[in-house]
Amino acid sequence: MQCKDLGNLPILLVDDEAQLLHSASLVLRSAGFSEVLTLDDSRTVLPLLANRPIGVIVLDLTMPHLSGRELLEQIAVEYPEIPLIMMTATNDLQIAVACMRSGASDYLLKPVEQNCLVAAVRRAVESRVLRAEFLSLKERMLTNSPHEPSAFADIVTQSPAMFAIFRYIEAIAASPQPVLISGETGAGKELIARALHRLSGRAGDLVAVNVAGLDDTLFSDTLFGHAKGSFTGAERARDGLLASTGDGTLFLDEIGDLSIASQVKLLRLLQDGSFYPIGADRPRQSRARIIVATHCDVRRQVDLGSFRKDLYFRLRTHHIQLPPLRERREDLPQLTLHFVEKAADSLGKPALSVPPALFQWLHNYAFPGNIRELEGMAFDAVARSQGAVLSLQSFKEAIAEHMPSSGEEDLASANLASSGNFPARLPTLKEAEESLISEALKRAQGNQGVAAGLLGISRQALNKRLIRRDAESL
Ligand SMILES: Nc1ncnc2c1ncn2[C@@H]1O[C@H](COP(=O)(O)OP(=O)(O)OP(=O)(O)O)[C@@H](O)[C@H]1O
Repeated sequence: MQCKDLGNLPILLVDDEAQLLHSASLVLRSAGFSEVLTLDDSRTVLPLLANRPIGVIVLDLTMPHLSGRELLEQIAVEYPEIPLIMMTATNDLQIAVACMRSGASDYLLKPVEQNCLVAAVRRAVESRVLRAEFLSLKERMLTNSPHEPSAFADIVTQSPAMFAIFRYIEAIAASPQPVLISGETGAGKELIARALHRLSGRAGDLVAVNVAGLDDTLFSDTLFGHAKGSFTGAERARDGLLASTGDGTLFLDEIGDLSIASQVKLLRLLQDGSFYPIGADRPRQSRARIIVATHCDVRRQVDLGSFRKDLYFRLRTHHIQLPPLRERREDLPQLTLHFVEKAADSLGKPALSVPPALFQWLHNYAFPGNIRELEGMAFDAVARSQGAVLSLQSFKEAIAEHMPSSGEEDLASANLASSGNFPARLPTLKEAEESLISEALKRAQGNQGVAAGLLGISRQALNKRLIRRDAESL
């Protein structure tokens, strides 16, 4: 069973008082728990558990035939994964402690207040889902590559950091909990959200909304919709995007720009799935999964008071921190070739060859706009190219704009010299060549064409050196 389905399992109430069973079941159903089972004879609990899965059990302590305490001990041994909430009429600390020691996850005093019952059951469901997710995550993280690479087909990468993110995504994909994706602009946050949605197996689509610049009214209207006549011009009721998302995923981009009033509404939605269309006096329920993204440092915004702490902690139940392109430079050659090919294709141009010197320049550039910036440069370069070789003009201009003092040809050597990182004994030229070639091949994942590009020599020249090296080592 997937982790998200654990949250939909029935809640079982066991008590010998029929009236209590009836009212507690009504309370839980109106709080959104769709399936609530009741049993007034404790002897029928174990046979039921043997026949169908149960999410959470709420158990009275004092019952005829088989006491709640005896039942608790048996269930805790045979079904340790099911959270048990005990109810008792006596406010006896020792009994409460004994129940918790025997495996109960919570303890409620009768008469049980409606809010306390709902909150305890909700906590128990969440803790069960989170525990299952943790176990699944642990299992996934122990393996190296994604189990379903096709879900990540749009994401070009050979970075170990990105592969670790893929494995994390696979572990949390089925969870109903929110996900926070942070990373610099253009780093690929939306692509990650789409892969997450694809793997979640959810029935609906991913609906993306950029919330930057939406004031609270526009935010509410866009997401929650409005009732007829709720404001001037609202001649008809309108469903918001949440309603049309259904069981799918709602992707809220630029969440760091959300107003405080909208943050309160988002928190309510995340806590119990409820929302109010503008002008409506009854809440509606949503089943959508929420993924949010931001390029801001939300932790810092919390410290500055512009982002609610409770919302931040709720959002970061699952957190993906996407590294900027300059921290995964090993992806540069593959991404560049990918975008050049894509651009040539969409502009109806024949395949272009890429001058090897390009990779060396790119390697020394910081890419403040990340992958989107590289994509833009590649498209512009392809558009400007006249012959069969890629024009480097747009790359030169963009790089020079950000690094005006460095001569284009000397970017790599300027960096090396200014770093002053030479060892006390200078390597011989042969040693330096040897280690440069090994490093280039490593970064290019063994691809000789790409490695030659990184070294600024032709593929044939690299090949000659490799043959000579192999002959010398014989
Ligand atoms: N690893 C990748 N492989 C291929 N294309 C990528 C990759 N990462 C990002 N892109 C492309 O780069 C562009 C920017 O990606 P995306 O919109 O996902 O970034 P973002 O982080 O959501 O940006 P923003 O912060 O501006 O919302 C898109 O065209 C996307 O397809």
